[in-house]
Amino acid sequence: MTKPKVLISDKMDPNAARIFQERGCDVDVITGKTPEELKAIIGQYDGLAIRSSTKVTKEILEAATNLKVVGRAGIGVDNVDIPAASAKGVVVMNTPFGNSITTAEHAIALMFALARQLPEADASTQAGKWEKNRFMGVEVTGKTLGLIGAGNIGSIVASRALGLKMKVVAFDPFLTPERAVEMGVEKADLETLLAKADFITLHTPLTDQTRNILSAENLAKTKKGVRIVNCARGGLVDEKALKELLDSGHIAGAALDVFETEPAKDSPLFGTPNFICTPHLGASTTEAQVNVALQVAEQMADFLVTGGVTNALNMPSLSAEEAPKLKPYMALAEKLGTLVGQLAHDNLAKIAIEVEGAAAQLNQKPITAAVLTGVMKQYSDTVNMVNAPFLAKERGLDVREVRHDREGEYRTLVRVTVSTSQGDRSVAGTLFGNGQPRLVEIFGIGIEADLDGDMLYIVNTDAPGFIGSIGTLLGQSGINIGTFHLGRREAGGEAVLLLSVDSPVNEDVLAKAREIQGVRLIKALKF
Ligand SMILES: NC(=O)C1=CN([C@@H]2O[C@H](COP(=O)(O)OP(=O)(O)OC[C@H]3O[C@@H](n4cnc5c(N)ncnc54)[C@H](O)[C@@H]3O)[C@@H](O)[C@H]2O)C=CC1
Ligand SMILES: O=C(O)C(=O)COP(=O)(O)O
Repeated sequence: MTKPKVLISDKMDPNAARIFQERGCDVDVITGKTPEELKAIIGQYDGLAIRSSTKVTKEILEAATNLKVVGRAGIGVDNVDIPAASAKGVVVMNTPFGNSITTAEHAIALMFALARQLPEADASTQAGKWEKNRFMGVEVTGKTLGLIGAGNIGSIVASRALGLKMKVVAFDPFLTPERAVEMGVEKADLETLLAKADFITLHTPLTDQTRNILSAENLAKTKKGVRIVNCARGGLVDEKALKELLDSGHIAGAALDVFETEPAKDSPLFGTPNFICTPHLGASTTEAQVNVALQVAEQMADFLVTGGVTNALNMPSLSAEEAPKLKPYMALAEKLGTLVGQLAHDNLAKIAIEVEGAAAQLNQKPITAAVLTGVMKQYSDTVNMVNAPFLAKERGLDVREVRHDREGEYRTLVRVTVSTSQGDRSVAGTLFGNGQPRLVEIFGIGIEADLDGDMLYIVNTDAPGFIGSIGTLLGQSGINIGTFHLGRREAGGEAVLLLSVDSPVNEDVLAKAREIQGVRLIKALKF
């Protein structure tokens, strides 16, 4: 088997390359490429490991013909076009915790730097000025810290601030009152936070809701003398309004680690008194960089080599322990999806995926994604586990998951029911012996069959001689029958015939078969 090939395109701790190699991947480290240069080489790679410099745009993804996974050694993924990656079936993963302490510490460092004007005092002292009377700081003890975003980093900042004897007021719509109590912070709305805070620090991602959260209007509502720290993302604070309010003296100080446009080379804020900045250094400590490099390489190599999925942003997680247990179920689920996708191709509106018995003990999301992969394959030839749920959603398919802990007739069962214009239709399968997927029911009729290769599905009226006629037609057409499976509702009623054939059945043969007396439906299937 050829090894998966990974490109590390941003500066990363060398542990990343080491881990990729140890875990069975070939790796190239090529940093500082322009988008055009990256486009020219990306087609060779199965994995792309990045930090914040590489922009994984739609154009790059279009050129990435072999790409299976993008791994972000860090938290923010606003430099990755996730919808475009999902549509292409590329998994996007990040390392959500590896650099949080480091970034929280940078926010606290910037808060102190503002409180005591450290950069300006340092520059003045080193210029030989000894301006002891120019610099007058403020204490942080007893002051109120307004925390915008109380997730991983925000909560670490809160705990450090409480340790510094500050009061913490937090605005985060997803912060529950219980969690606020646990964190020791006061949950507040944004208006209250703006009115109360002596220091404001931001820790949200950049989204449509958070963009410009500190707008000119909101900055004007802050307490006079407020100091603002942004170590999260550029675009959260209106930089023009910030400059005006620093100049007017309403804001006593601001520290930005991140800018609307990066690299920031000529910001109007540069040179403003009481403004300090760093070049997106929030995550830049040796500890954090080792953490995220190790973690991203482990996650990506796991995915490329064993199929384990950790910290993916566009796919359900699948641990290294779960992956081998789920693998046969996913194979079964994809076959059932492929079956219903072919049988209900034109009028699929709703789909229910039920797991029963042993299957109900497992993570159901990957099973659902595998069923949808089988179904959506009938509509597009670039479908996989990542993009199938998105394609299904795009098509307006209503997907429902049901779990029954009880065991039925089988120890373990996956059932897929589709609602079509002819009513609900369901197929079910189980795992036999050493995990072999097996169909056990089709549209209410018990029938046991492996779903493999070319098959023929026939619904007919149960009558003597019918099977012989089908066998004769296929024989005369040079089509060899591999296996033969029969099921019927009752003697003389609706019967189902499922045949595996050694070569595809063409339209001519299907047309002749339709003329055989008793045939109600005949369809060539492919698995
Ligand atoms: N400067 C740097 O080098 C670094 C920056 N970051 C950035 O820090 C930010 C926070 O990271 P984490 O704490 O790990 O993320 P997180 O996902 O754990 O927390 C984000 C919090 O923001 C909250 N939030 C979402 N929308 C909101 C809204 N409209 N108003 C208020 N709160 C809202 C969420 O509920 C969540 O609690 C991210 O943008 C990340 O990219 C992370 C690492 C390094
Ligand atoms: O992890 C994050 O979100 C960061 O912003 C860190 O960015 P970096 O990897 O240092 O370019």
